[in-house]
Amino acid sequence: MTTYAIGDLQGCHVEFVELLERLEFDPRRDRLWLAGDLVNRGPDSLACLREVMALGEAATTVLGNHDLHLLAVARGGEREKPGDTLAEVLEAPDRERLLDWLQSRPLLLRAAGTPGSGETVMTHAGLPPQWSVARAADLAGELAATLTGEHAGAFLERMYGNRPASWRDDLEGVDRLRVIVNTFTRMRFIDAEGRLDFTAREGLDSAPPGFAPWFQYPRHDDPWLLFGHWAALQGRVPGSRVRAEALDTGCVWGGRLTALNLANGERVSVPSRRDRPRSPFPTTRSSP
Ligand SMILES: Nc1ncnc2c1ncn2[C@@H]1O[C@H](COP(=O)(O)OP(=O)(O)OP(=O)(O)OP(=O)(O)OC[C@H]2O[C@@H](n3cnc4c(N)ncnc43)[C@H](O)[C@@H]2O)[C@@H](O)[C@H]1O
Repeated sequence: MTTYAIGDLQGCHVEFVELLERLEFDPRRDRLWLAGDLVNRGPDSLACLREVMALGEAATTVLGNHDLHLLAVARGGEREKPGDTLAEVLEAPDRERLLDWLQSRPLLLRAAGTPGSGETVMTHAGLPPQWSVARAADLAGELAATLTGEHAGAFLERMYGNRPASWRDDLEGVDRLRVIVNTFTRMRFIDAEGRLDFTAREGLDSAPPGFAPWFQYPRHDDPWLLFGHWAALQGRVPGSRVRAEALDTGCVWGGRLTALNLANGERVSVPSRRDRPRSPFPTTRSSP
């Protein structure tokens, strides 16, 4: 059995199928960990959802900010935004089944490491240094319980927002859940106190003064951290002080879709198959 971690699909279904073929992925034998953001901005969100769901136990995904955006639009009264490509999901005959499935996905995946190495942990955006893996798993569980509980709709209506910008143990209610959501699904740059920045979304040189990528802060433990979300990193983690793997190589932006073999650390990627005139970015990372 081989387990592969794959970055943000964002509706890139053709590339997803091509990548699985390149991997010779066999759902009877192999496993997939997906970094979330299965949907939006790309052309085939509906096909991506159906494909991953159909893989059953062979595939598991964490929730990303675009997945939560879909849920907020469908079930939280949020409006679609310019550039969203969620309509085909929202109008699909099997929409409720797909949304129920998506809403019950976790925020964090973890697996025991090999002897002598730490755990493997996946979240959509990363893991901040102030949260141990155990703490993060508890907080992810709180959010998952809310999303699958009777107050899920009320939470989705109030999920959006950038405040509070940092975690405190005594946060309660929607403030607490919002920091958990924003940390697991939107984090990029943080400051030394763990405050989240929501203004910068491009490369490392877009860091606001006093902020650095979350992976440039040291941790007390040593998990192998798998994350997506940050396409401008192009699969790299410059200056990282933790063991981290950036998996979003910007397929939806005209880059590539990448899989990481968790047994040997090898990456395989396929190029984006669409012309995306909106994408002004170089795609420097090549397939091994
Ligand atoms: N509690 C909550 N509060 C508020 N919102 C919530 C929420 N929960 C969920 N949401 C949702 O999350 C969104 C806000 O999250 P953000 O994380 O602030 O939004 P984003 O930048 O649009 O994220 P995205 O996931 O698209 O990032 P990507 O790297 O692909 O793309 C980012 C940028 O990278 C650039 N880029 C891509 N490839 C690049 C490259 N190779 N080089 C340089 N830049 C590149 C692109 O131009 C793009 O602008 C909201 O719009 C909402 O939908």
